[in-house]
Amino acid sequence: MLSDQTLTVLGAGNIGRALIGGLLRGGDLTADRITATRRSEAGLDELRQRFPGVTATDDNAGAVRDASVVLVTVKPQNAVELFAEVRPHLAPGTLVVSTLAGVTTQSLANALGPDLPVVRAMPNTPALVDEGATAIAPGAHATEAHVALAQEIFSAVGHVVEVVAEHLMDAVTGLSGSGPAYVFMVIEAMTDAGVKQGLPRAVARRLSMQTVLGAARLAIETGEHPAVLRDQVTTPGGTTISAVAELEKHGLRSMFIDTVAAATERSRQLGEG
Ligand SMILES: NC(=O)C1=CN([C@@H]2O[C@H](COP(=O)(O)OP(=O)(O)OC[C@H]3O[C@@H](n4cnc5c(N)ncnc54)[C@H](O)[C@@H]3O)[C@@H](O)[C@H]2O)C=CC1
Ligand SMILES: O=C(O)[C@@H]1CCC=N1
Repeated sequence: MLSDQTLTVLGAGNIGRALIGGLLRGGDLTADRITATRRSEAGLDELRQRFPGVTATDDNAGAVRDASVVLVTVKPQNAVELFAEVRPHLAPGTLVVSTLAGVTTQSLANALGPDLPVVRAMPNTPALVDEGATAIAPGAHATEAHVALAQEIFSAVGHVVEVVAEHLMDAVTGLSGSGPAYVFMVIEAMTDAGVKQGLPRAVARRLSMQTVLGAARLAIETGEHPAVLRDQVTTPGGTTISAVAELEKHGLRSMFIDTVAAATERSRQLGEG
């Protein structure tokens, strides 16, 4: 059970902080069982203010020594140095959970210890408001119990799915990992479109954001196919079909297919680098 574990978060930035916040809010883990690392004094001060009772330190080696679960949330470019620093201090059997885009469980095991249980995870930033979408994939030495622990961690900040074929984690990264950025761009674009039609910007933005939220909630809560929900909006000869025709003319579907393909390919490249 997660509540019995001691968790160290290496590089508690956006994703690491979101997870610590969610775990504390949900009562999944008490603050005295969590250690979080950052490099700068300013970063450590921020962690101390935000999460009283959590140990904040720049000593990565010390932080992993007593941890039963180590969550790695640095950027991929900071990982090589960090892995070399902590490798000698990881106790056998420590579960390593990594959110690094592209980095495979095999690479993690090579860098940290070939026998360590490793779980690869791809969350997204709506985890900050407990609406994250996370996929996880187990490495060679991860048992069902390890996968269950990783599921518990990410369930604290949203929905979790398990992807058994690890190569699909690159597609997950391209879809839901990077996906919030696409939706924010849609919100921006819809807002500008409303402004172009004369709406005050604040009104256009609020309406755009609520429309995205409401449409997502309707799709989730009804379980209906999105095409059925779209048809419900689309009156014959009405306004929506004129808009749908424009979206089709501009290739909305193939634009998203190419968009996710580009991000998926970049995730693969990060894994190779
Ligand atoms: N931002 C996003 O939307 C998502 C990011 N990811 C992945 O999660 C990881 C973290 O991303 P973010 O949280 O956005 O990054 P971030 O840059 O906000 O956080 C990483 C933190 O690690 C710290 N750090 C770097 N090297 C360190 C070291 N040696 N010791 C201690 N602290 C160190 C940095 O100062 C920074 O505060 C990345 O690998 C990324 O690929 C995964 C899913 C979504
Ligand atoms: O842009 C990136 O590389 C990270 C991974 C998924 C979202 N942000």
